[in-house]
Amino acid sequence: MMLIAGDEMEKDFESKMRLQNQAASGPSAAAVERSRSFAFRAPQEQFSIQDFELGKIYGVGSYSKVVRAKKKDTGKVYALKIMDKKFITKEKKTSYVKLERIVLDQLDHPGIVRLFFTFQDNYSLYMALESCEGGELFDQITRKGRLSEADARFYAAEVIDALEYIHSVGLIHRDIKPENLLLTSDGHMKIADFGSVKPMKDSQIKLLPTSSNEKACTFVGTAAYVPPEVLNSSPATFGNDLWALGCTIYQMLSGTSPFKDASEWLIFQRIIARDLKFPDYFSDEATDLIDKLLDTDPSKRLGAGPDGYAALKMHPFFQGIDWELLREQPAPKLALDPNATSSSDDQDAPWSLAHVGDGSQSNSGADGSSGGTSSSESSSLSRIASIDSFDSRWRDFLDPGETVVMISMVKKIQKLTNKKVQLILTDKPKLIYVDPSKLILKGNIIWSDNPNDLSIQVTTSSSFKIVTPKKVILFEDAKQRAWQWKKAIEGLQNR
Ligand SMILES: Nc1ncnc2c1ncn2[C@@H]1O[C@H](COP(=O)(O)OP(=O)(O)OP(=O)(O)O)[C@@H](O)[C@H]1O
Repeated sequence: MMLIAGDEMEKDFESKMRLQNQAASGPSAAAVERSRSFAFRAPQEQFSIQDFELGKIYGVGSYSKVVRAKKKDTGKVYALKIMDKKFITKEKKTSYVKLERIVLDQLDHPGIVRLFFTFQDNYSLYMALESCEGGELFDQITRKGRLSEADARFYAAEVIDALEYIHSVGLIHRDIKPENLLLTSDGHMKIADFGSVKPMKDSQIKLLPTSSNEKACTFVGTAAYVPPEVLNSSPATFGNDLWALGCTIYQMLSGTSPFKDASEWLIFQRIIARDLKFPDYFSDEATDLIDKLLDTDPSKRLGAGPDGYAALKMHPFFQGIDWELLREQPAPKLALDPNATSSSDDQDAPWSLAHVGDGSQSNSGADGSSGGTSSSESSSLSRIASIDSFDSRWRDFLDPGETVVMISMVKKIQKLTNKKVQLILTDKPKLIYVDPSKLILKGNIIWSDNPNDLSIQVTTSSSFKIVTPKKVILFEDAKQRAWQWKKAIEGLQNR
């Protein structure tokens, strides 16, 4: 049986958990509290990917894919976060994965995405998360252009309610932004993505011995939402999240982040200079709230002072909010994806599983090796990516057996007009873009493994150029995945 680094990672994880338990069994009250349990609330199950019917892709992160998955026996729907073990090890993301797993396991709040269980196979780690069918707040802002103050107030209140809890257990999230604020089908907010979380010294959250140190000096977060003190290498504080909250409220009300600019460097200059302008249509209350959250002194930000969250919740912008009954209130109406197919079967359509996980469906050998499929030979990149092929909208653009490595809705920037296109990279390799509403092929970028004939230049975290001898095409990925596109294309050129 092939033993890959990811298995070592999981074993290492388990042995450290045991170590932690033993170390925690001393006489002090805190130790007793720690030793009482280190059984995960979300258990490590013996499931396999074949136990699930996979549906649409919810999203792609820098080291994972999140897919809608219905457990066949119970009919329960999860958001299955699938991480390729080899990729995680190669990209040195193990500490992020471990931290997210252990932190999510212990968090218990209606405003935080719940982790139900985990499992693994030879190639992948799987986290079964609470499914947020309403998608990202980011998409709501994009679809609506900007949100009304009433809607922004409600979402901001739900984020504050969850942030108060996160801070009360001694954690700083460090990546609050509209892409990480997910909505349930009834429109309520859940904070997701705990891979960048920073536990404070007195955090109530139990950790692995190395988790916090490994990441102590790492720059995390997203350029547009980073507070000025982080750019000056000051230690992380709860104020980091309050700054990001201010940026997020600004973005909800205006449609763009407050320090948006053409490059990361320019964004950082604007943050440091606090170059902040409020649109005329912001109410005085909204302007005042954002102004107080975007204080350059982290300890003076509203919510960080001696009155803590009470001061934030009492701000006039939140007048009329019933903080106790937030989750019982009707949430803002969701704007639906105009490009989504209307039928609900698309969400539940069973996928072929030949290329997912260890691909062993019914013909796997006793040693766990797969028989009959190409998955045992295929690269880990295409294995995890293959799940995209079954998003039925794009199936017509693929040959049988061809799988998608990366896919994004991007803007193709042209002189006169910008066009929204679905950019698709497959394992063939093939690089095409498709008109998402008419579902017709708009372009095929001729593939070459030679970077002189095909290269990708990242200009900012959200824009990149695909350069061939014949033409240069400029794309904008609003979700800031320019570097991921570069990596994916170069990964296939060097396969
Ligand atoms: N529980 C969930 N329900 C529905 N969609 C989800 C869920 N969790 C994540 N997603 C979607 O999947 C995308 C990728 O999530 P993931 O947590 O892997 O990456 P990320 O943290 O957003 O990206 P990165 O790791 O690069 O910061 C998210 O942006 C979101 O759109």
